[in-house]
Order: sequence, then C-alpha cells, then structure tokens
Amino acid sequence: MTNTTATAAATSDIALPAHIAFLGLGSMAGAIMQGLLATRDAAAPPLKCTTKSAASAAQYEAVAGISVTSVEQHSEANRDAVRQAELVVLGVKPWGIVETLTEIAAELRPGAVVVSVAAGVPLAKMREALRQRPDVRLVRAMPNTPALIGKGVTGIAVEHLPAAVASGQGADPGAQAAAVATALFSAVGEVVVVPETQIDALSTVSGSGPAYLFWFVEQLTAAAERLGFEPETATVLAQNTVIGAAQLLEQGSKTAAEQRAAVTSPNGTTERALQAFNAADPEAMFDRALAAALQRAAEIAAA
Ligand SMILES: NC(=O)C1=CN([C@@H]2O[C@H](COP(=O)(O)OP(=O)(O)OC[C@H]3O[C@@H](n4cnc5c(N)ncnc54)[C@H](OP(=O)(O)O)[C@@H]3O)[C@@H](O)[C@H]2O)C=CC1
Ligand SMILES: O=C(O)[C@@H]1CCC=N1
Repeated sequence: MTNTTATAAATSDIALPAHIAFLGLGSMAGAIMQGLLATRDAAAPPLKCTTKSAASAAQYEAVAGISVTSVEQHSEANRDAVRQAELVVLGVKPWGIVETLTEIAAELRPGAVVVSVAAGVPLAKMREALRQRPDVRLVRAMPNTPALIGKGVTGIAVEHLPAAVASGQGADPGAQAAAVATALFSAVGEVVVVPETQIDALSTVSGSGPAYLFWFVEQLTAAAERLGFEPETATVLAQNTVIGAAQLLEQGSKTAAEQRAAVTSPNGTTERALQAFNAADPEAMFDRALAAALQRAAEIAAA
C-alpha cells in the first residue's frame, strides 16, 4: 500500500463490515461494487444497491451477491438500503449528495460509516445534512475507475469531529472511520489517506487520471491514422502500446523515467519526438489542466 502524506491502515488488520449499501451505481460506484464483489465471500450478505432509474437497476439483474432497487420503482429504496448497513457508499453525482443524506438521515444505523465519492463536496456540507446524527461517521473518498479490476487508487479523508462530539464516541472515531473506508478501498486497489484539504488536488491526479490516459490513447490513435494506418491497426498500435507500457511500469523494476530512457536511444528517433513534445511546454499544460479541475471542484463546493 502506498502512502505519501499521512497514515493508511494496513489491509490485513481491518475487517470490512458485513452489511454494505451503495446508493447510486454508475461508472464509479458500479466499478467499486464489482471490484468488491470479486473479493467477497459468497456467503456474505448481499450488497444493497440503489439506482435512480429502473433501467439502470435492470442491468444488474443477473449479478449474484447484490440486490438492486431503483428509486423510480420504489421511492423508499435508499432508506430501505441503509437501514441495516454499517457502511454506506454514496455514488450519486455531487449535486445529489446533500439531498440523499437528508433523505436517509433518520434511517442510518447507529454508528454507521458513510463514504461519499463525490468530487468537490466538503465533509462540512455533508455534516450539515447529518447534523442530527453525530453518531454517524463521514468519509470523503476519491477513487478511480480501475477499481473495477482491483487496480484502483483511492484517496480518503475523514472529518475531525468537535472534541465534545468525538469524546462521546469512544476512541478516535475518525481513525475508525478511516479504517473502515480503507478496508473497502483496499479491496479494490491502493489507498492513500490525506487531509481533506488535499482531496480535490488528489482528484485532479488520480480521480481524473484514467481519463487523461484514455485521451492520450485517442490522440495517439488519431495521429497513427493521419500517418496512413487503417483505424483498426491504429487502435492496436496505440492501445496495446499503452497497455504494454503500463504493465512494464507495474513490474516495478524501473521507474517511469528509467523506462523512458530505455526506449530513447541517444540521438535516435524517440529523442526527436520527445523534444517536439517538450517544445510544447508540457509542464505548463499539465499545471493548467490540473488547476482547471481544481477550480471546478471549488465551484462544486460553493454551489
Ligand atoms: N466517474 C469517475 O471516474 C469518478 C466519479 N467520481 C464521483 O462519483 C460520483 C458518481 O459519478 P459517476 O459514477 O461518474 O456518475 P453516474 O452518472 O455514472 O452514476 C450516478 C449514479 O447515481 C444514481 N442515482 C442518481 N440519483 C439517485 C438517487 N436519488 N438515488 C439513488 N441513486 C441515484 C444513478 O442512477 P441512474 O443510472 O438510474 O441515473 C447512477 O447509478 C460523482 O459524485 C463523481 O464526482 C469520483 C471519482 C471518479
Ligand atoms: O469528472 C468528475 O467530476 C469525476 C471526479 C474525478 C473523476 N471523475
């Protein structure tokens, strides 16, 4: 497990609660749910999941180990899903977080841990929606979609409760909540625990990061097509190059810089290509892109 900023609990020390609910099961929460399912004991209680539409719920009809109910078909779906849950994952869009928390506030099991994966929604805003439930522990998480195949990277941040509230909850409720969230996200990849002030910045790197890589593949494919390759061939060239290179990195014997050096013959062709890329000031381009993502998170927080 990687950890650069603060403490991340060891996976083996933590038991994942038996009763888990997922409210919202789209690209992100669906990936976490399916990644988790792959590691879960067949005898474990079903993961209780909800979607907005019946059509989305129907996509999971044949999946064993979960029950999925849509709010469209059953207006009580979210409230029913959380009643027994020790751990609740909020997988709705950022603008649905407060509404969903308000909806489930009275039904949450005492001491439940509620984890939001929403970009830009601060813990303080979530706490405001759950102000009548100081017993419930809140976590902000920023996962990414490779969680689907157990290769996710997730940043988590816990709230710091006022001393008066925290003292009524036994030893360090924040640490306990972090441990539960770590147990969840360790099942689907790497976990980094950070202060909440860093979670939006982390999101611009690892939360959005898969999209940057897919965009790179699209760009390389299109460039190959402009060089005259058929679309199918261009896709094989670009896509398999990125997959192969990522797997070399995963082997871990060399850093990215060392792997790049191994491809780049002195005065060779790759060197010329990299010089052309560097002439476009990639540092400024990356800084601009990540700053734009950070700015959007701030806008969501202020909305
Ligand atoms: N996509 C990503 O890579 C990442 C996303 N995130 C965060 O994850 C969250 C979800 O994003 P994403 O998965 O992309 O979005 P999606 O639109 O794919 O998923 C949203 C899900 O929420 C469901 N939903 C909407 N309203 C309700 C409701 N009232 N009750 C229950 N379920 C509801 C939707 O159901 P239906 O399908 O029926 O509309 C859908 O399953 C966002 O907050 C985002 O910031 C975080 C990290 C990475
Ligand atoms: O684009 C988004 O808002 C979400 C957060 C990080 C990745 N996807």
